Amino acid sequence: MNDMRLMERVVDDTRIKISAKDVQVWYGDSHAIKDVNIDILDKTVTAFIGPSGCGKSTFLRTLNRMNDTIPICRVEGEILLDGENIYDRKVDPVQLRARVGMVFQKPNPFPKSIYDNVAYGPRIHGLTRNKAELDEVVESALKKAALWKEVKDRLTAPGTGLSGGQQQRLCIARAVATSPEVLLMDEPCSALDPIATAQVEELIDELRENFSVVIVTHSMQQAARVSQKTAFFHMGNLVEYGDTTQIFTKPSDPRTESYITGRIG
Ligand SMILES: Nc1ncnc2c1ncn2[C@@H]1O[C@H](COP(=O)(O)OP(=O)(O)OP(=O)(O)O)[C@@H](O)[C@H]1O
Repeated sequence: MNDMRLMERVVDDTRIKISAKDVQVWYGDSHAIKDVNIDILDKTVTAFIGPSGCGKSTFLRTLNRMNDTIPICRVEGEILLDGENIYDRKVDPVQLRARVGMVFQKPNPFPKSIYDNVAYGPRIHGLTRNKAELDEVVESALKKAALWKEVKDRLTAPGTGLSGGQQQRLCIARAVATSPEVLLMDEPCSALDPIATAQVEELIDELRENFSVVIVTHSMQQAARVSQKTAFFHMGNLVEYGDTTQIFTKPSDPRTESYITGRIG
């Protein structure tokens, strides 16, 4: 291994943002996630791939305690965010979700104006002191989500009146407005056409300058395009995790190979 590769690896090891330790998830008696251990890096896009029902979304939701909202769901193990267990009793899930934001499969803007959609998080978390500061946060979030130019003259129009791709970028703006450290994306492009998908993928690449991004995707091409790390799940197990190029060119587990070559899925 040359010096540069060695250096990258050392840097990587110091950039752990989330560390999952022995994570198990049950829905009632059904064991959906089995003993998952993974270190997710800061300022990196990590893709979760695997066949339908393997637990990608379930595991993603453990990372900001979104599973708390499902009564039959039980999570065991630890999820450390910068070393602190997010399942600790003293952690407020609402505050946590400002640090670990989420974008869903289907764009889900609130029935409010474009401005109010983005201002929602900063308002409920009291992140700004006055209207001028809030205006700045809204503008900056819309710029990060590559939507500012398209909406700057109609900030008071309803968010639901935008196109599907614009709505998804609005939801991304809403998520980044609280300056989260991690952004979770559950199949963010599945409801979008190819042009809007390309825009969101480009955006994901830009977001990793500031955030750790974790994306669940059914599209292996998308995982290969946007991520630097890939985790392959199968029947609730994390089968393989590594550099995206390695997972797609030299997987070490036969189940990963079967999936990426289209034999299972
Ligand atoms: N709310 C729920 N209640 C009960 N079981 C659930 C719930 N959500 C998911 N499951 C079950 O947990 C397992 C994992 O589902 P999950 O949605 O996490 O998989 P996935 O890999 O994201 O699937 P897909 O790619 O189809 O979205 C499946 O067996 C699913 O039926």
